Formats: sequence, C-alpha cells, structure tokens
Amino acid sequence: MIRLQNISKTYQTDKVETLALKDINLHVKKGEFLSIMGPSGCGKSTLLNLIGLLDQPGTGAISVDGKEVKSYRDKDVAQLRNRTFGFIFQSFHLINDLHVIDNVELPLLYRSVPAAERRRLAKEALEKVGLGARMEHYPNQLSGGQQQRVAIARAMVGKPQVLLADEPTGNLDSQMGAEVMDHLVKLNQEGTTVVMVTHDEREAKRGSQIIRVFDGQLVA
Ligand SMILES: Nc1ncnc2c1ncn2[C@@H]1O[C@H](COP(=O)(O)OP(=O)(O)OP(=O)(O)O)[C@@H](O)[C@H]1O
Repeated sequence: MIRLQNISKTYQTDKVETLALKDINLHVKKGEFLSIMGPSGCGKSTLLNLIGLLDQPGTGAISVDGKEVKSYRDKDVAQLRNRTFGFIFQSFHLINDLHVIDNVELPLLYRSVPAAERRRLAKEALEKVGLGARMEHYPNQLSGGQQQRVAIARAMVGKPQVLLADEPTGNLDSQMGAEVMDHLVKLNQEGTTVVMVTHDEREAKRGSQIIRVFDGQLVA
C-alpha cells in the first residue's frame, strides 16, 4: 500500500551535507508488521518520516495505494497523512496541560468531528488500551507505560490504516515496554498495518518482517 522507489534524502545545514538515505526501495504491505532496525544515525527515523509523509525525499517517488504523493497538493497531502497514519514516538509527545481524554480527542479536532462524537471515540480508544478510568488525569500523573498507551489511543482514535511507531518502548522499563508491544501486536492482529523502529531484536521479532538499515541503505 505504501511504496518507496529509489528514495534518497540529504539534509543540508550551513556547513555539512548528510546523505541520510540512499536509493531505498521498500513496499509496506497492507496488514503487515514491519520492524526497522539499524545502528544510531543510520537513517531509521528519516525513513519512518518519509513513509508517514512527514517529510519529502530528495529524489525518488513515494506512492500510497498506487497514487504518487508528488501529484497531490500540499493540503491534500496533509489530509492523506491524517487519514492514513497514526504516529507514536519514544517521548510520547502528549500535552501535559490537557487531560488524557482531551489529548486523545486532538486528531479528531483537525477533522472537524462534532464534540460529542469526539468524546465518544476518545473514550472508546482509551478503554481499548485499558485506561478508561484515567480519562480525567493529566499525562504526568500516569506512568511512562500508561502515557505511551494514551499516545497509542491518540494515534488510533481516527482509525488510521497504518500506525508508525518510532522507538515506542525506548523510554520504558521492560515490563511497561512489553505491555506497549502487546498493544501494538493486538492492533496489528485486528488489521492495522504497523511500522516500528526499534533497537531491540526481541521486539523486532514480534513483527512479521524485519528490515535493516546501515549507512542509509537497506541491507536485508
Ligand atoms: N534535521 C536534520 N538536519 C540535519 N541532519 C539530520 C537531520 N535529521 C537527521 N539528520 C542526520 O541524518 C542521519 C540519519 O538520522 P536519523 O535520525 O534518521 O537516524 P536514526 O537511525 O533514526 O538514528 P537514532 O537511532 O540515533 O535515532 C544522521 O546522520 C543525522 O545526523
């Protein structure tokens, strides 16, 4: 469903040019759980950001469901991104001044979903990750694992086809990390495509396919 063809990406700063990805070809298939591994700085996050249309490649083409992303207007790319992807990050990225339930409702605000419907969907998403009783808490009143489960609920509330996770257990101890992994596996079994960056071989093996990046290139 998402195809990257001959993708390269260079970051240009004042003094240095970094070739972060070189000639990447990758097909993310519907329903799979793809784990991306590789050493620090090899280009994993860059790759995930390109898959999720958060960034544009220098050269090459990205297509979603057979249609090349370059042919969309900026506004339509944003809509395609919001409709297709949910994101979770190592450091949760929750807003600490907002209640848990309001954090989860946020993606629906951008889609102009009416208030009552937003609340219903956010409640349902929180119940699914076992946090129905924590809706009126603030994120910093929860454990790290619970905060990441809130982030999963927020990523899933708009029912995206693909969940992109950048080291989702990187800030968690092993037990909390295992709980978060269980949720990702369950979502995948229910039909969500998952693409996850991880440093942990055991976690990577819970997916259906592992790809390895080295120096900006796919090696396996
Ligand atoms: N915004 C940026 N500007 C300049 N260089 C960047 C930028 N983002 C990433 N890079 C460089 O691109 C290369 C790939 O970075 P990336 O974050 O994709 O690696 P990574 O494999 O995810 O690393 P880590 O495992 O440490 O998070 C690195 O050399 C990094 O320094």
